[in-house]
Amino acid sequence: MTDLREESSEDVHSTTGMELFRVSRVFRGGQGVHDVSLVLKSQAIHGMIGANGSGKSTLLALMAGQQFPDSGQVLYGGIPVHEHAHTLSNICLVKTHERSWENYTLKQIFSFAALLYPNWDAGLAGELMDKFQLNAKKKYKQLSRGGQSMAGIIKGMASRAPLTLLDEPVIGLDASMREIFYKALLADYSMFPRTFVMTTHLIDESENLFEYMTYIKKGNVAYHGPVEDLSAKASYLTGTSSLLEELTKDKRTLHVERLGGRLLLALEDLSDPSERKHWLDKGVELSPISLQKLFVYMTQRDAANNEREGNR
Ligand SMILES: Nc1ncnc2c1ncn2[C@@H]1O[C@H](COP(=O)(O)OP(=O)(O)OP(=O)(O)O)[C@@H](O)[C@H]1O
Repeated sequence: MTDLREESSEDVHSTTGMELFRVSRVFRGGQGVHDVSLVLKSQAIHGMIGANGSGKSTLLALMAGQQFPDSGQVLYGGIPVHEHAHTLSNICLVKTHERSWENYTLKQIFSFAALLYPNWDAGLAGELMDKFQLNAKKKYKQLSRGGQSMAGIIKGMASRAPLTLLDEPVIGLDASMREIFYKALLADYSMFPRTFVMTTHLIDESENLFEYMTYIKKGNVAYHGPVEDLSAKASYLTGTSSLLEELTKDKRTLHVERLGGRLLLALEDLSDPSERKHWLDKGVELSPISLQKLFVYMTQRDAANNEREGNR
């Protein structure tokens, strides 16, 4: 049997990274992941967002080879993730809750992890244990919700896996502990560049970590690309109500707010400079929308569309 520690994890990492081709995993009731094709840029931090139940955790479990697709292919380094132990030792999935860890102490959990991940850094694990003030003798099930998240983060970070998938890693963490995690992630990533995919509902505070964003909508990829491109997709327009109502009567708005005699609208697809100039020339003010707000508006619009479809 091959000793994974003797093989360089770079072999897999230096070829193509994570690729999904027409992947579906459908549960009873029809929910799940539907016909997803996605290529993740290697050596980048990816954010993954989407409403509750949109399919993010399922997608991460498929990428980690912990769920089998009903159809399609999940490849890492050009190899199906299920078929090669080497690919699996290069992919570290951190779940929101690790049921199999319940009866083990943190010391035991991290000793297992050290055997599984060839790049395991015990020094980093110890450093993070200190920063999070965790006691290695405690069993996972004895930890608070935040403590369990910290244990997951330590596994994900210290694994130094070329592809690390973090499923809502900050659940239960207070603001100062989240800050410690974000800083540790950026510091370690700058020294050991690798690929991270992190799902989160706290978009505002983690937006600066991400280079790429994937927006999952009802089991499909509704957007995948650079964060800047997503931010540039929409803008706020502010002006007098009469002017904006007249100018935008044929436009689909994402959001409308009345501020006395003025109107604030969120409009999509304003990345074209000539269109932006057009609005500015008309005396309309343009300002950026935060990703968190954009996500809220898109989710509300999708929910309204679903309701309309349901009523037909
Ligand atoms: N084992 C399962 N059996 C049946 N349905 C499932 C199973 N796992 C997930 N689902 C359903 O598939 C859909 C996607 O679930 P998933 O956990 O991937 O969503 P999510 O985007 O991670 O949600 P959240 O943000 O709430 O964690 C949901 O409707 C969920 O109920």
